[in-house]
Amino acid sequence: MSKTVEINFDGLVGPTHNYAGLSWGNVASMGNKQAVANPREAVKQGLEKMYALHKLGIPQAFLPPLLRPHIETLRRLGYSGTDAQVLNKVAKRDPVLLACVNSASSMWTANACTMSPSADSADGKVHFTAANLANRFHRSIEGPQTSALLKKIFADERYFVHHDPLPLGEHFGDEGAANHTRLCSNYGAKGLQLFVYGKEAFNQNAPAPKKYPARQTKEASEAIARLHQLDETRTLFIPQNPDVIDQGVFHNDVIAVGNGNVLFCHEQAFLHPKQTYEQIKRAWGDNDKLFIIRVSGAEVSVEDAVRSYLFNSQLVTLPSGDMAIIVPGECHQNPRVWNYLQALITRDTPVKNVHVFDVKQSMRNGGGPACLRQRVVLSAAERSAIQAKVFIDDHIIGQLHAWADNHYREQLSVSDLADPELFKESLRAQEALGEICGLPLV
Ligand SMILES: N=C(N)NCCC[C@H](NC(=O)CCC(=O)O)C(=O)O
Repeated sequence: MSKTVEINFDGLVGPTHNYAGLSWGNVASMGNKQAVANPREAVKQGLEKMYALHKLGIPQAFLPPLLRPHIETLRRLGYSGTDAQVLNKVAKRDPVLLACVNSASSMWTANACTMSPSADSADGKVHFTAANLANRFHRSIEGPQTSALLKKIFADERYFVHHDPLPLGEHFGDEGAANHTRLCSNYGAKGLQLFVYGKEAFNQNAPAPKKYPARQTKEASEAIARLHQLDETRTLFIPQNPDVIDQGVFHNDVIAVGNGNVLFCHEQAFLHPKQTYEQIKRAWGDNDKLFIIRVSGAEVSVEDAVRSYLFNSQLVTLPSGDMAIIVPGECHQNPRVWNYLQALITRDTPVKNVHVFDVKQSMRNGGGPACLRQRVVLSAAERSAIQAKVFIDDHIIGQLHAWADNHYREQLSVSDLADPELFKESLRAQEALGEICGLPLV
């Protein structure tokens, strides 16, 4: 039988990448408001990470960015005239709205959707639900476009099922795979799906953060599990610790990550830690050894975790069977986190290697290595049903670097978003990318 693999679909950073401080509760986004961005460096940092993972023998692909600015949203909000007139009017009247429709936030493809492999769904198909990202306006406009993009890439109806984003509004706030982890003994085996939520929208008495928003609701996670036809005995809904949301853990992937038979998390990640570990162990069963690597506050504080993004790392299985942890440069710069990582790889767990990547352009907006990728688990037949040229290899990586050199600016500040040339540049970049990947993107 041919092998089922996990493919990382990283988001390509779009040409309008900027720092507008749009994400309340995301400390990096709030702290870097108005900083000058370098979109070309941003996209290339992502490409370097993708290529390095490909070279490590890990299947790697990319998702094109969504076209920004999103003029259609502005028209829906009553701005009219030519595209240039629309942009000019909104720049004068509402610069925050202008920043929202220009955000390159689709780069964080962990938030693009929740996907379930065919091994886990009752109908034996691969399911996708694009996230509605209801909590932040600039992100809430992504859902329909993301859904359309996923349908183009995962087009073969014999294998792939697409569900519309959940209804908008805070009750069904859904942030996709950033609050979802799948544990499994191998990628082709039936998995254990963990959905972590920040609040129960219809139960005012349930614990919830006090300062910052809980972006994922229990109701949304339950809806996804129903839509994806998941086995109830292999699906857990886990409350996040609301206190850590108030310390900047706006998604669970800022404090926990899982892969294969490893769950790596901070001891304060969950509201009921002991109960949660027990539930996971029970549902996992005893076929194979499960590793729950808990990091104590004495080893790494929540503050250090949020600043370094230790848990927003990627845990990947190498061809040798060992795992590697892919961390951002900020982990290397933090002595406590770095000491922890050095000790971790000597311990009796599958995690044996650490690799550091500079993804600072994205990190300044609160997006680490794990935010930048959507994991898609596919059998060989499902993988070969994808026609689009979105898989990283030596040829396409060169094309993508040249494309970035041709179409991306090296400096972009929030005040530049009013420049009508930026829209034209973005359009040209999108058309050229469409040619590279053999997909109509405009
Ligand atoms: N943790 C995961 N999976 N994703 C990170 C998303 C970061 C993103 N930042 C932003 O949208 C900042 C945009 C700005 O401020 O310009 C967000 O908060 O939704």
